[in-house]
Amino acid sequence: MPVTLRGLSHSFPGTGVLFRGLDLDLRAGDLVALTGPSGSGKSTLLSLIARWERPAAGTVTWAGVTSVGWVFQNSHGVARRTALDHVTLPLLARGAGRADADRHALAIMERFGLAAVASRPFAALSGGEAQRLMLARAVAKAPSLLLVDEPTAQLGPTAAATVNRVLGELAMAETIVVVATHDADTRDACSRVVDLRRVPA
Ligand SMILES: Nc1ncnc2c1ncn2[C@@H]1O[C@H](COP(=O)(O)OP(=O)(O)OP(=O)(O)O)[C@@H](O)[C@H]1O
Repeated sequence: MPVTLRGLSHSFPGTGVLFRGLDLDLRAGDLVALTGPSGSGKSTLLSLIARWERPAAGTVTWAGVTSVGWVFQNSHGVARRTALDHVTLPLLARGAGRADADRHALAIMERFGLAAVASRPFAALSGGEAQRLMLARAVAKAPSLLLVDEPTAQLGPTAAATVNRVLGELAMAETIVVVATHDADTRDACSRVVDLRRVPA
């Protein structure tokens, strides 16, 4: 299930060219970091890959992509629902029975170091726990394409370290994962790096 970018260029009024002639091949199983200075176009490139935004020039082609997931900088959850509910819900939506969904959700949460907080309400989670829960929920959704925007930007160093520790776990056989980041540790958790400062502008 590849995503293919060819000759991609983009600008907004007032930004000048953010990137020009970008070619990129993304395959299922990839865990790709997008790096570059603030304003270099990392979030914009995520939107282009998601086909939310149309490129000024070039093409974004999807082959077999059926679902797209996003994890944003800010964690959004339902305050009174348990952490476990947040991961179980997408499994129920995909057709699992309640017991299977809970079991599978707990297994995912264990991978993300969240088993101990599974029964805690979302509102009682720390920033790092909530951000890891968003990643665990995204894994439960098993999208074809998962876009993650600055997962450690709002976190202190300890919480960021725990998020970076589990980011490598995001690589999934059936999913392309693209992570926009400033954080060198997040970059190092990914298996490929696309540095927008090196794309000729
Ligand atoms: N919808 C828009 N209209 C006009 N300008 C925009 C729009 N979206 C982004 N920009 C501008 O495009 C440039 C790239 O923004 P983008 O958010 O993609 O950069 P980034 O590399 O993700 O930055 P940061 O690391 O600070 O999040 C910025 O100058 C931004 O102000």
